[in-house]
Amino acid sequence: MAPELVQSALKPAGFTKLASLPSRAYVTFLAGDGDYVKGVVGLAKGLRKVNTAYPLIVAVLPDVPEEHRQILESQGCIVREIEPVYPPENQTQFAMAYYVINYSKLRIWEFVEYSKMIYLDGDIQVYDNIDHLFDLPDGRFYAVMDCFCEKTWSHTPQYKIGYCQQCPDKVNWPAEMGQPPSPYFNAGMFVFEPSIATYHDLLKTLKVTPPTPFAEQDFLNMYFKDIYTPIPLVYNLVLAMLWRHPENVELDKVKVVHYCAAGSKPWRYTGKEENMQRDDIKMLVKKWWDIYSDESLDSRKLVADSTTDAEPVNLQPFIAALSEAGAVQYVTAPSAA
Ligand SMILES: O=c1ccn([C@@H]2O[C@H](COP(=O)(O)OP(=O)(O)O[C@H]3O[C@H](CO)[C@H](O)[C@H](O)[C@H]3O)[C@@H](O)[C@H]2O)c(=O)[nH]1
Ligand SMILES: O[C@H]1[C@H](O)[C@@H](O)[C@H](O)[C@@H](O)[C@H]1O
Ligand SMILES: [Mn+2]
Repeated sequence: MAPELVQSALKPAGFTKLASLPSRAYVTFLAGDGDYVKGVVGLAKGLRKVNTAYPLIVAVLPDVPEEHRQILESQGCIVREIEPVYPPENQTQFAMAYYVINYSKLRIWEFVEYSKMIYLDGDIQVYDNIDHLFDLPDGRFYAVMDCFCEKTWSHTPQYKIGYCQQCPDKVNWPAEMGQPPSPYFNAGMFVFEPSIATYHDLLKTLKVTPPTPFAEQDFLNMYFKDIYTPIPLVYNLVLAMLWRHPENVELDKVKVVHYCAAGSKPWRYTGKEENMQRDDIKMLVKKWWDIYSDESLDSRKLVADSTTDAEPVNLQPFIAALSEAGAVQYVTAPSAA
């Protein structure tokens, strides 16, 4: 059969419609040769467990070792190297010294082969499918509002007077301090639209913006202030919410957990830091480990022809069904990895 006939014979009805579907993906960020790679592996497995329809892209800095990149690829992630982004020099004390590398996250606006993406930190786990967030109307920036009550916020006026946007009525914003701060999101999770124009503008604006304690989180809050639309906290539970604002949390409804509180990263958990002996924290750390250690969630890439870029497909059920029917004899192909 001529190639074009094969093609059209294979073309399913409605192909044109399929081809024009917007392209979507999750994206995370990885820097260095440390243990955050475990977080990303956990995230990849968590997304698989909730049957997401979309891939996970890992934007890696050049200092991520080849071995870690291979682990990620073997877990079905798409690894994309990005160049670091440095903020202009000044004397800023970051809330955590390493936050300076997080400016490099701005490179993900360059991933324009995707029309919409959901960014997730490597210390996030997804416990329920959140693919529906891709259907939110375009033109906005979606993220969950942060909490100002932890010590990392002690440099701010809101921390000093005990004001938090999570409970704005508890301590009112004093009139003599001017306007209360605009809604402020945690930048560990957000829904955004890659765009080259926005990407260039972000980098241009950064050049004239002095760094501040929460690095790119502060910067993104400033940059997207006018289009920021808060989404419910079930999409990014910042763990401190459990002891700072328990009245706002319905833990059994939470879909996405952000292990950002001091001492809560599951792969480093010792239980020694403040609040880390709480039952809810211990339960959430165990929940993360259950996914990380579940071998049935490892990517089962059955690569018949390693020279193609075909989507990994799990052929096991078909092979099992066919062998049961006695239709085929097959030999297991050697692993491509
Ligand atoms: O050595 C590191 C440090 C960080 N990361 C990546 O950078 C992300 C952000 O770092 P943290 O998760 O440790 O940061 P926090 O959650 O405490 O910080 C919050 O504030 C930061 C300010 O820079 C960022 O905005 C971050 O996304 C937001 O969740 C990590 O998840 C991970 O994906 C690495 O890969 N390697
Ligand atoms: O990005 C930071 C970080 O995640 C801190 O751990 C938390 O205290 C903050 O609320 C948040 O803004
Ligand atoms: Mn984080």
